[in-house]
Amino acid sequence: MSNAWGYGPTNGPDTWMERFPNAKGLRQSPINIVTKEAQFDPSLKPLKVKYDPYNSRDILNNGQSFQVDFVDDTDSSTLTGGPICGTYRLNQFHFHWGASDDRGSEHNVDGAQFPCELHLVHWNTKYSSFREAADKDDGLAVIGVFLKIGAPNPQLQKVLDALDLVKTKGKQTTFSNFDAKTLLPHSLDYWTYEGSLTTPPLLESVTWIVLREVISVSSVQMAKFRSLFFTGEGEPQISMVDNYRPPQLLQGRQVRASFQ
Ligand SMILES: CCOC(=O)CCc1ccc(S(N)(=O)=O)cc1
Ligand SMILES: [Zn+2]
Repeated sequence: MSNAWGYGPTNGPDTWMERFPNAKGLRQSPINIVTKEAQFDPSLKPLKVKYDPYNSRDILNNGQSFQVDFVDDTDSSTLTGGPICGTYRLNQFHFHWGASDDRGSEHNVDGAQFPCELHLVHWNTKYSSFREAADKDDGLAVIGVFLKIGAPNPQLQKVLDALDLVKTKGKQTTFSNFDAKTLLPHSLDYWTYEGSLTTPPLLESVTWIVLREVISVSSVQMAKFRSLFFTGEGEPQISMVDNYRPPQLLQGRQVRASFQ
């Protein structure tokens, strides 16, 4: 069986540097955001998020998380403004979560972890595709949103209701007419820094945009995330939990804040 990367004791984040040398790079993600060291930058613009539900296409269990993929052959679902220049198209969103409510997010805030973190992945349209953009310094922009235990989230529930059809690795099903904007909090205040993909190939191509305001998720909803499996149909079942990389060294990078 191929020793593909994962989150287990023999293929988890501490082993990734063996096959993915970017792991030792100087702009790795995630990080611990120390709020008192994040400097307000008045030149940062507000985020402009324009998502068209018509672009949502399918939901896939990729063996590391599950993702909702979007049709990205036009500028109908885009991110502009904020710390980025130009237009970035929404390609997919996915999540990272823990085996229990005390852990699961990739970014930490003042050393605290959340039970789950949403990533909305966008690519720079100065390049011809996600794949071409993925290894460029300014190729990708990812919005990170923390999920905090509280009231059930009805918008998130629409995504969770589809998980019964993608329980095992490789399962995919149609997921149309979903408005990803309904997963965002009211405030788009953010921290931003230059980082990387948080999974192999760990490419250092991501402008991270981590929202200060959280969205809610109930403990029952978190149990639904944990009902997925890393493994494929017919294989010994391994629950899809703790699919997060721990914080990496800041290496002198500045984290900026869009708010005072
Ligand atoms: C070149 C192919 O690369 C990929 O497919 C990377 C997909 C990928 C997209 C986003 C992220 S995250 N957690 O940093 O938002 C990780 C991996
Ligand atoms: Zn991610």
